[in-house]
Amino acid sequence: MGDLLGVAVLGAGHMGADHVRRLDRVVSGARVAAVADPDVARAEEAVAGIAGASVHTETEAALDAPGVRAVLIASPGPAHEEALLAALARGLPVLCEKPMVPDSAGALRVVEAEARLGRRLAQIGFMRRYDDGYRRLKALLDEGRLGRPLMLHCVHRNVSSPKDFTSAMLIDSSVSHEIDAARWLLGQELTAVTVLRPRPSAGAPEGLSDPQFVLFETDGGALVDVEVFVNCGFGYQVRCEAVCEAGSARIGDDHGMLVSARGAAAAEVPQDYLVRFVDAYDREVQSWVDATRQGRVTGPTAWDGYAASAVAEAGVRALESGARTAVGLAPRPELYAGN
Ligand SMILES: NC(=O)c1ccc[n+]([C@@H]2O[C@H](COP(=O)([O-])OP(=O)(O)OC[C@H]3O[C@@H](n4cnc5c(N)ncnc54)[C@H](O)[C@@H]3O)[C@@H](O)[C@H]2O)c1
Ligand SMILES: O[C@H]1[C@H](O)[C@@H](O)[C@H](O)[C@@H](O)[C@H]1O
Repeated sequence: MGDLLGVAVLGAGHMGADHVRRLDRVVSGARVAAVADPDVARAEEAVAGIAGASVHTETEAALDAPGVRAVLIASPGPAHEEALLAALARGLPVLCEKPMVPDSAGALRVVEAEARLGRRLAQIGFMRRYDDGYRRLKALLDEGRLGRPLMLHCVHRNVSSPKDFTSAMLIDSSVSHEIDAARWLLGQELTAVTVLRPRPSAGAPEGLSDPQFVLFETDGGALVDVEVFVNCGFGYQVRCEAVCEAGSARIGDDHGMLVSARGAAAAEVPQDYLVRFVDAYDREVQSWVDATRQGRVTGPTAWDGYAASAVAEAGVRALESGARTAVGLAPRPELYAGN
């Protein structure tokens, strides 16, 4: 057990409990050393049957628990800054679920804290970078066979949103994935954003602006559009089509089984992200564990987390004002050169 990377998991809700299961049963080289959740019953349920995992209600107690050498943050976004700063202060490597910190000022404080340390310790949970379809699309775009990318058309649909989901969260929680994916796929920064809202769906909770149509401009002259619809009712669908000068490529259509019967064919549509992106989460966490054991960070960095928050924040302003809104990024610290 001593050689395994002991991980403290903060937050034992949907994602946290799934990551506890993954660390315990799916990935190699790690073990769950501690779990913290103010709702102690959730933490206890998540660690049931896992030998050597302690349960806590406070972040600091979990970080200081015996055997903890790394941290996986899966608490709600507003709790991430405090947890990240506490982990960095202890020199602990971290995998932090998206959004890194929803407000860009808080996200920048994390970047600055890491820059002061002078070494990267944080990886952000933009797991689409580990999805097979996204990786193939990235490889194709990098290869250049289709020419320069001109547009990305993205679809992001959830069956339903969690209670307390706000109109801003369609952008700073849901579309944060497309923001990171677009920056990564294109190798360009998103410089401006416009948000249009159709009539809200009757299936959306009262007052929620759902769906939304989000349009990003990039510093390389490309456009990225995202239909985000978090109470579509029928399935979890994430697609991305790149339109380039000499061709197009689309991912995200091929999930689930196709059942033919009685003269008709019906395709299964996954109902949530835990199914659609199961392989991506497994690869993400395995890759984080492997890199962490070698003292490296190989995935999306705190700078990527900050950039996503800054773009999303401009998006929320665009949603509220109805106007095209420019994105302002702080100067990039030397630690993230080339990132
Ligand atoms: N990568 C993805 O696809 C994906 C999917 C879902 C959620 N997420 C992210 O994961 C995070 C958690 O989301 P969720 O859906 O699991 O939420 P959730 O509400 O199901 O669970 C959050 C848990 O955190 C606990 N908690 C609250 N404050 C805490 C604190 N200060 N310290 C520790 N625990 C605390 C809550 O009691 C709850 O058990 C969010 O950042 C969310 O955006 C990512
Ligand atoms: O927190 C979740 C998660 O990030 C999912 O991947 C996304 O599809 C949802 O819209 C979001 O609410």
